Amino acid sequence: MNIILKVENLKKKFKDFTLKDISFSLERGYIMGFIGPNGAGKTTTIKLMMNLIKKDGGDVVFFEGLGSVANEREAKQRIGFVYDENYYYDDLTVQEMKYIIARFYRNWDEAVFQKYLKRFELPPRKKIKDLSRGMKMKFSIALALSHHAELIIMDEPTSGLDPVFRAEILEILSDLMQDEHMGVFFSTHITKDLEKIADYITFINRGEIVLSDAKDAILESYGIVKGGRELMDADVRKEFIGIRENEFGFEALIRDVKKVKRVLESNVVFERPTLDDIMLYTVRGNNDV
Ligand SMILES: Nc1ncnc2c1ncn2[C@@H]1O[C@H](COP(=O)(O)OP(=O)(O)OP(=O)(O)O)[C@@H](O)[C@H]1O
Repeated sequence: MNIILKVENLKKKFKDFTLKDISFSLERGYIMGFIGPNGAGKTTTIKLMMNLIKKDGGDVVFFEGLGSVANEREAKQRIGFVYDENYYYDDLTVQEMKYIIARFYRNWDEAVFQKYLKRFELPPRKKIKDLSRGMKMKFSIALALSHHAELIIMDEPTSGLDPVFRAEILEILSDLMQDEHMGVFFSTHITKDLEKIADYITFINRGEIVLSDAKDAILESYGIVKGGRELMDADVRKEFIGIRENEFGFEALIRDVKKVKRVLESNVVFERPTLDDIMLYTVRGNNDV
């Protein structure tokens, strides 16, 4: 296995929030989506990975050996980072800002950058402050993709973008994966985007990893079960991760479809969940979804 990103027992404590022993890893050649509700700890995890805030414990290892702190400069040469809080100078033009950033990268590829500039219809002489939110995001993505990075890390690249922009960004990510050498890690709460392109899903809730696995394995093992209230007893209930009840029956999320099928036999209906279902039922637990 060729691990491009390994996060081990990462910890961070804020006054009202704790990130608890976050662990996951990503192999080359795959896209991992990082999902979770607002405030779950996605941005904090990404900031810790990029060494933008100080961790309280744990480790982040890039490219099987380059830690984020020990070899930060070298690791960052090989990472394309797209981040919501832009660090650009508002009064500079796209071209001027690019010039400053390009100098930082030894593998800067101007031809690739120009290709994205055209594709995104970014006017090189426009000032950063006059770019729309979507255009700024495209500019960030163009920069991240123009220095032959092996790992692309993005925090919410599609949030706040219209469906056309979003589709285009997803298409670019899929195209990048033609190169089996690359890995992509990106956070989002738009789970639909992931259903299309992600190979792996890591789900964080309240500072803890709920699951990190291949998307297909997750969608196969989880299930939605629907049935009458009379079937609900303590044994059945303990199999439910989240449940919605009304006067006629219940709907619940289960983690192990095969097991629940044995317990409930043929009295219930099973459906395949979406990633949204998994997130919603898990976050709400046994309160009504
Ligand atoms: N510098 C800080 N000091 C104190 N608390 C912080 C700090 N940064 C983040 N937090 C808290 O940590 C928690 C997780 O925030 P984070 O931004 O990582 O969530 P998120 O999953 O990225 O959410 P969203 O999807 O809304 O962007 C929140 O409760 C936030 O208030």
